Amino acid sequence: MELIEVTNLRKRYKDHVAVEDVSFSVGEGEIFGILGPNGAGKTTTVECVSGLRRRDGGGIRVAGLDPHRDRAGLRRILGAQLQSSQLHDQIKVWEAMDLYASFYPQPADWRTLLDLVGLTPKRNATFAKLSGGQRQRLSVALALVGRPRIAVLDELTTGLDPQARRDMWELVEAIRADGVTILLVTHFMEEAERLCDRLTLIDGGKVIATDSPAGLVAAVGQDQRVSFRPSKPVDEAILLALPEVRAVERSGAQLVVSGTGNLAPAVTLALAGHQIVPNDLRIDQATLDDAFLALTGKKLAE
Ligand SMILES: Nc1ncnc2c1ncn2[C@@H]1O[C@H](COP(=O)(O)OP(=O)(O)OP(=O)(O)O)[C@@H](O)[C@H]1O
Repeated sequence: MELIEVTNLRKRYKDHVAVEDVSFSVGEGEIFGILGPNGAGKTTTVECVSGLRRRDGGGIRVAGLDPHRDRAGLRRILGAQLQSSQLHDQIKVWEAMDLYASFYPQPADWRTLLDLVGLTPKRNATFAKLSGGQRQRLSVALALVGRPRIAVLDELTTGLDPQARRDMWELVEAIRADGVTILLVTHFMEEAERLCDRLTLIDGGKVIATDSPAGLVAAVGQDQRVSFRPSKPVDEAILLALPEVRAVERSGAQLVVSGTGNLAPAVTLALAGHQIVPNDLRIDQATLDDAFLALTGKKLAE
């Protein structure tokens, strides 16, 4: 059985339909992403899954529980990353951890968690004195203090600088390595590509597609491009004979080969067979952004 099952979820705010029809399922141990532009309905979806909002229609099961009917049971297995603004400015890092640990019968050791998120040196700092990245890391530690089977992380790298973002990605991978299933909301394509085993693309409250990042990109069937400067003249026919190659273009001393499948290995192997070295080799592959554009006609990027 899947750990999280969402079927035909529907949620409206007054007369605005935020989630129109969202279905997906998440297996134990997965990092599952919900990716979409601002206002797509991502947060509303995970708030319904986390029991923080009541759905208007459709079904949700989390480890067999209905998040709305069995909120106490859900709290024992699901930790949602809190919006950091919910903490008081003067609370110290260790006090927040200690307070949240007191909500659970068998909490994790919060000292170990602070170590995991790299906040031990800041344990006596007040919330007001933490940087944006430190606040985000504290919110992740607070979500984990109840030893959840599932962690819901919503836009956890928004507003972070590139280094802090990469640190956060490593933290998410460490949490999963610990056996926690992760439901991750993001609008960063790079984050989804790096972290998610599978993800669902949402736009306008509806699921556009669900697959692995590579599967979503491949389904769109975009060409890859391999460019290089050959060490000696190349007979284009050698490359055009490869099933992966669709076209070969020359641009000065550079050759640009486009096609699909395992294009780069096929091209380099064929060149090697003729003792040709592809200098300054560059591979441009389609991204999730391209997939989103092809599926919706819109750009996903910030
Ligand atoms: N409490 C609310 N009351 C009324 N409308 C809301 C409320 N919360 C969200 N909405 C609206 O519902 C739609 C979906 O919002 P939601 O926050 O779920 O999207 P999102 O994909 O998470 O976007 P973002 O990345 O901007 O948070 C948006 O149009 C938003 O303005």
